[in-house]
Amino acid sequence: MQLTDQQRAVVEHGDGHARVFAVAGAGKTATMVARVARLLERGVEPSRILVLMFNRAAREDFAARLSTLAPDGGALPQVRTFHSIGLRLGRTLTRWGALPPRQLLEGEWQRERLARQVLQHHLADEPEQLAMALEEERIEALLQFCDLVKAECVSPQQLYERGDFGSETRHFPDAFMAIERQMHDRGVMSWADLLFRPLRALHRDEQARERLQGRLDHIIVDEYQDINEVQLRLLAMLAGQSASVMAVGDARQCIYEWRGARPDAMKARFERLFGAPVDYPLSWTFRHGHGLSLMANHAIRANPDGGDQLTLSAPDNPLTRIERDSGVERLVALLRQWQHGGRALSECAVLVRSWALSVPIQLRLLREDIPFQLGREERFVFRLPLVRALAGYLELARRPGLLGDAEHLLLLYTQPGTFVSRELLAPLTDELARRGRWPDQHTALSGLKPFQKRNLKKRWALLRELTQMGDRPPAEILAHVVETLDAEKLLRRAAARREKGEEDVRLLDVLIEQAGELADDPDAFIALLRDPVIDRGPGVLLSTVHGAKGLEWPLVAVSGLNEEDFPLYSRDNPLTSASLEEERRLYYVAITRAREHLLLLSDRAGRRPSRFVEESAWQQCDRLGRALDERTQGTVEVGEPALVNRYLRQIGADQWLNACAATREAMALNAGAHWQPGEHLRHAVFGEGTIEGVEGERERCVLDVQFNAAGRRRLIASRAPIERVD
Ligand SMILES: Nc1ncnc2c1ncn2[C@@H]1O[C@H](COP(=O)(O)OP(=O)(O)OP(=O)(O)O)[C@@H](O)[C@H]1O
Repeated sequence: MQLTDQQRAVVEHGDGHARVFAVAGAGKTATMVARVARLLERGVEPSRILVLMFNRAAREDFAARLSTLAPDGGALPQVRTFHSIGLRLGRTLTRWGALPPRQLLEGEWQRERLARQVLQHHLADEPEQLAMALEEERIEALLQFCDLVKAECVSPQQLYERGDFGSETRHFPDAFMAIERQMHDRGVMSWADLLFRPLRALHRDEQARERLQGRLDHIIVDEYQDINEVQLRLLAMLAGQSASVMAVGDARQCIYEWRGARPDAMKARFERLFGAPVDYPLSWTFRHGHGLSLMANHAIRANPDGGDQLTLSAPDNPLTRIERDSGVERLVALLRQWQHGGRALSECAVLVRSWALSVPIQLRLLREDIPFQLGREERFVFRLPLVRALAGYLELARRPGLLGDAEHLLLLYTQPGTFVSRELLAPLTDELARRGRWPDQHTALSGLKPFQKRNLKKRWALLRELTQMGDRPPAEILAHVVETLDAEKLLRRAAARREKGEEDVRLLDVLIEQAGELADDPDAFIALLRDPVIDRGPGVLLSTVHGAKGLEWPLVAVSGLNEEDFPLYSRDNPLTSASLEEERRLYYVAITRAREHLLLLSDRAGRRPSRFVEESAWQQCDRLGRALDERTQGTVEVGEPALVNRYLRQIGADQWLNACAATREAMALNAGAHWQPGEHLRHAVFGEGTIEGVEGERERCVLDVQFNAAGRRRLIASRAPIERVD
């Protein structure tokens, strides 16, 4: 493989700090390996070079590639993750007497147990708050909070005031301090301490600092855009005055703000820490065709600095087809087509912004018998307690005998949450199952507050009512449960993070929608929720966009491209400019995972398509991609001629293809092509209506519209007197 001029420039960089702005698929790894080889050739000692990778998988991949440089087993530079460098550093500092030893709590359950013990003690006088604080999700959120305090190097109080940590979390800052004291007394530490403790020790101890610094000449850091404050400070500490830092990354792919990453880490923040670096672009992607590169450039340009560097497709890349649809049908058809063409399903991925959005896809793929897997760290939606409980409500309606099953009742009493601990619920559900009626007083209800008793009794009434509803369709039963329990409110209140609450509420909607689709076979729907069959050999991968970071597939579908889903927001949790920018970066990451085929999917009806779809001008870009592939000569009309001409110039195609601003007429025709099912419009004569179907493109685009007052009509979009209604 011949390195490009841009890659070679990085490899040949001399000494001093540098930044490498690498677009997605730019061959960063190949370039960094070549850079290390060049440093070794120049006579730099392997032990004076350190390569820092984002996670273990990336580290192993890099180390394997690096090993080809020394086939005889000669010395090679260290390749580490931040965690592993922290672990080593901690051991060294302990040996030097600069840091007291501590045992790492490796399992999350160990930390959870410790947090529970601390909270029991800390909130002993406030039983209601204690019950809330001990809920699994809130413990998880507390531990995340503790990690973030250390990742951001701020006080717990400062962090708490800065963010929105959801309801019933006021105890977080004090609990942090109490957990810290306990860990100190027990001589244990968390993963976050691996970096945090050595950093603090080095700040404190000048001697240790002097002893550590000066050992490295070159540090190369991959995925620099997602580095957090503690990592940044540790890096500066390791570099000291002697080492040159090379930061490799892409600020447009910074998607870990919730873990403490900041989009300016590669920009002003770098300059403040390391002074003026030499900058190198790696602008050529080896992943996908021009259409998708153009689309990615369009998509990100609305972010500040988003348009500075263009992603350019290398000449031999595959042509990438881009299409857009709504509903799941097209995805199913495409996957079947793919298989018939002799391609493997493992070459395909469906990406979603949040897990709830994968439910319709999971259900549909199960029904179609198309095998799929879920991303590594991700959750299978049917194992979620909420989904299992909803299946349980439906099952109770079909099988009234379950009213005598204490375990089943306990499941229905824990989801949606009742804010009563399992210890108090268990005797109650036992008694209900045994006696079949609400207990008059005594033991089963002891320890419960009057308002808790009221709520639990209300749920019992619902459960009894459900046993009479067996003949109703599942969607109606679910809707009844949700309404009676005021489930949305409960879910929002129970969620330790606001985003999680919104996701649970969305999950409810999606399940009711899906239950409606399977109305004719309620038992099949219940079976699907209770015992879905997955992991049957290699299949399509379903992943969140976060889980797809750094990966690529020949076929990628991005699903759930609706307003409020992607970008993710709600009336209670509106977008800020910072959150919109982060959502846009996530979209950019999502679409740039594809090599040959990208499918953008919105929901079919009633939802507004994501603004990102329109911002990325996918149709124009797809057409331009083909024109470039076929070397069509002439001038094309586009919405963003400056951007497109810059692209054409940079790939050297401006000799034969140019862009000009589309005329108003052409834009109007184009607008015809941009209509989507589910959008609302106003017609000068028929009034307001909703688009139910879109056929054909541009001047041939025909809309099938259900008008509120004038019934159903078919309209030619380019001729009809219509306008969009928000
Ligand atoms: N100069 C080049 N010419 C042709 N192909 C290249 C070149 N550089 C990299 N590639 C190809 O690009 C692909 C990605 O390269 P590599 O694995 O080095 O990068 P990466 O770090 O995994 O990707 P990314 O830049 O997305 O992080 C590989 O298939 C590689 O062969």
